[in-house]
Amino acid sequence: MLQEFTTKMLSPTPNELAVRARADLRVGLPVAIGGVVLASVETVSQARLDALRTAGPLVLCVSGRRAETLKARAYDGDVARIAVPQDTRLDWLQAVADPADDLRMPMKGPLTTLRGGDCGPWRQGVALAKAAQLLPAVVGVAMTPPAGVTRLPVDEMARPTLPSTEVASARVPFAVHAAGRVHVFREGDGGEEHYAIEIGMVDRAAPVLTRLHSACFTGDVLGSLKCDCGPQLHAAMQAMADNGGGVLLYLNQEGRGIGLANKMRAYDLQDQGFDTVEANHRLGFEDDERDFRLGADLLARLGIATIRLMTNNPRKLTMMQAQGVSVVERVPLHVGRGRDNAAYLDVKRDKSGHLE
Ligand SMILES: Nc1nc2c(ncn2[C@@H]2O[C@H](COP(=O)(O)OP(=O)(O)OP(=O)(O)O)[C@@H](O)[C@H]2O)c(=O)[nH]1
Ligand SMILES: [Zn+2]
Repeated sequence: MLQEFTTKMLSPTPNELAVRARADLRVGLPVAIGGVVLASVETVSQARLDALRTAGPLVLCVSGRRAETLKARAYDGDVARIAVPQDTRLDWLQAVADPADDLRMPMKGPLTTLRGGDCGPWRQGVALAKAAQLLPAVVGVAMTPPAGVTRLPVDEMARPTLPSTEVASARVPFAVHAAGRVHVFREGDGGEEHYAIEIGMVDRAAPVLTRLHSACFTGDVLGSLKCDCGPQLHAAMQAMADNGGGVLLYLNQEGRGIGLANKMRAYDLQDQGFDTVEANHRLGFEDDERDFRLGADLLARLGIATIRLMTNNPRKLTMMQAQGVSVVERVPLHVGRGRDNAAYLDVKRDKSGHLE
């Protein structure tokens, strides 16, 4: 009886297994989902690929977005399973997954996509690769999972959404206002950390001036002129100081949720002539992979229910409201437009519906 209890308590939950599986993919290890053993195309080694091949014919699974660019039929809708020709080497798989050389070497095919059968584990594999901020492409085979391989239950969420817990907070004086406080939150799965920055005096009895800012290493830290993130960050902090108080949520959703490595891949595609939305699609991502439920969760933890939201992004407004946050006003935030980001901002207005 006691032993059963101990075993249960010390074994990973399905959610914890999903976190472990993400880490496995990042180091190039295969994971098992249902009856399929699969690995990330970006990180798997040739030796491991050869080992997988001994179990049967390999299948490559990419997102529907990537399939569109490859002109491969996505019978499974949001993902496409591609039959891997025998003796195919890793670099072929990588060329199918990675659009970097699409223009230089456009012909990958003809690609034979599979239909029928259960695509569930494959779809879950692609979602897991995305959650691990890798290229959304996995390669694998139907087989009995070898011992030691992380086994993920079918249908387990690849991106766990457990509530964030506050880890620490401290007073920090800012250039814009002497009174400041930084709170650090950690996702329930031990994953990303996100920050809530209180500026001035935050009066929770009145609507709180709020900004949901997604991390942009290039804009926020390096002062890149390719986007408007840096100026938006500083203008929002200044507006909060001028207002007497406000809260800035700094969410670690670099590159609209695809991570810095993939954002740099997207930038490289932009230098090949694709816009910010097309670049994400060619990589196999949606144009915006962020989950703004996180922001609503953090606000609830800070005891803030009613806000004036500084944004031009209509999705942020609807997502906050859908999560029960009362947004009484949208405060536009147009700053930092220049020669290098004008086209980017125009695309956000024309394609992503950003408000004037
Ligand atoms: N994938 C990708 N991400 C980008 C690109 N340019 C900027 N980003 C990211 O986009 C995010 C910018 O988010 P926000 O500042 O919240 O901007 P927004 O969604 O336009 O909404 P508002 O600024 O509130 O109007 C950051 O995570 C940046 O790293 C790009 O070309 N591609
Ligand atoms: Zn930016």
